[in-house]
Amino acid sequence: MSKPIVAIVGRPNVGKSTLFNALAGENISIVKDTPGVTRDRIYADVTWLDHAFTLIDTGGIEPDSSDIILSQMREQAQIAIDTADVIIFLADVRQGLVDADSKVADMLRRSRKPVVLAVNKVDSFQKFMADTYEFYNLGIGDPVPISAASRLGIGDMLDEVVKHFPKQTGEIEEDDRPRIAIVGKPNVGKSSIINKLIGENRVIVSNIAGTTRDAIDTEVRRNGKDYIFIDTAGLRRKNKIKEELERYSIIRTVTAVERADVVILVIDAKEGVTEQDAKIAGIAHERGKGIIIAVNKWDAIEKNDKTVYEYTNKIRNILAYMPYAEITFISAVTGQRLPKLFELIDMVIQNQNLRVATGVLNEIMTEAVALQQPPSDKGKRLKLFYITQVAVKPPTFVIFVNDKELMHFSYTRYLENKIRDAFGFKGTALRFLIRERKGDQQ
Ligand SMILES: Nc1nc2c(ncn2[C@@H]2O[C@H](COP(=O)(O)OP(=O)(O)OP(=O)(O)O)[C@@H](O)[C@H]2O)c(=O)[nH]1
Ligand SMILES: Nc1nc2c(ncn2[C@@H]2O[C@H](COP(=O)(O)OP(=O)(O)OP(=O)(O)O)[C@@H](O)[C@H]2O)c(=O)[nH]1
Repeated sequence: MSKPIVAIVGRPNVGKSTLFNALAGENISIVKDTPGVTRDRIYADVTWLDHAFTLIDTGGIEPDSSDIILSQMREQAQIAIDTADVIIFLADVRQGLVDADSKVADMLRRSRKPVVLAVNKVDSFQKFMADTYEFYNLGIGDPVPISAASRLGIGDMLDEVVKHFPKQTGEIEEDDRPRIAIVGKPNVGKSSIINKLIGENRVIVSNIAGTTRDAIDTEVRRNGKDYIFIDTAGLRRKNKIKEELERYSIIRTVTAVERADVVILVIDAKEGVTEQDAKIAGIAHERGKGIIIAVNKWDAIEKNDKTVYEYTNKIRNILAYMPYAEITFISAVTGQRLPKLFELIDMVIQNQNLRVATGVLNEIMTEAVALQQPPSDKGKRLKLFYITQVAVKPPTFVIFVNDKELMHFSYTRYLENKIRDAFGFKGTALRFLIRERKGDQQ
């Protein structure tokens, strides 16, 4: 089940970064007194009670003339409308209601997206509460008074936000068609790949209702099986400065990846793997999605018998944190190996849903421990008691140990490799949760 996406929209200086940080729980955005400062962080994973969601920051606004502010706010609101499940519209009780607020509120209302109106800088409810009432005039619901800086009212605001999350009652039949996001830098050939896949397998091609304007979902049927492709191509908006374009492209990637089971990261063979590719790959890795790296435009480069080997090495080096990713070399122009993509997708999905019996896991662990002694520190040695798989998509394992501090990353990696040796799990990340079992003196 993909996590809901929440976006914050609001005028310069109302406290968007402060709220982002308060929700994300770490100081990850830079907050300055100067309005319009650019922020590092574009998205964060947030957990509230038993709800998890992805928070996106649609970006700062350069406070130039009020015209520009309004047009940038519109742009920001449009990104939120395109990508988010719930929008937090943030206003500032100290600045009061201004014209731009009303215009953006109109836009949000028309979009029919759920909006939570939060009025910030209500540091004292006694002092400022009365001033929040004018925000009823926006016509987007009851204003929730908050203070992002003092973390007041945040819980009430989040209660309102999670009310709008899609219900997971289990009554609605789950759509079990595989969802595949095609991501990558501009111009690597994402649209060409999708077009070619559709061309060869054209049975039903439909834009599924309810999807965002930008990420167009396409259904493809192959061998009697349906696949949903999520396209993030076509990012050529006018009047966008480079930073904005990059922010927007990352937001779109995050939201597409969030909805996907498998991510196809497209790399341009002519350019080789770059830092930007690594950034995009990281988004899929963090989210535990299945990953296929497709090196496209394979027709366009000079090759000899070492080329595949060299490319593979280079990708493995730069994307060292995802050695499990499948790599394939394709051409959207000639169609080379495109049919194989479907086989890879099927395999990756199977691996993401693989469950290993506890008994077998513990045998592997016992054997691994016998082969390589667990680490120790200050005379205390790590003991591993028990391992069990608790989830799929991605496969997640809990290991019970005597002392969490002693479980080095490298030892977890060693166990991961042993499990992979036995079961492959190709194309999917694995997660390990380390838990202490106190009082166990075996
Ligand atoms: N009194 C008060 N000040 C706040 C509160 N939240 C944020 N601020 C201040 O408001 C100013 C702007 O906060 P930011 O979080 O940078 O605002 P922003 O909306 O991200 O601003 P832009 O980057 O211009 O879009 C900073 O000086 C914050 O310290 C609050 O709850 N109470
Ligand atoms: N030689 C060769 N050219 C390709 C291949 N795939 C795409 N191209 C070319 O690369 C260019 C970009 O292709 P697109 O499919 O528009 O790329 P995109 O990733 O969707 O681009 P954005 O819309 O900017 O995100 C076009 O000129 C394509 O003809 C390929 O396999 N081989």
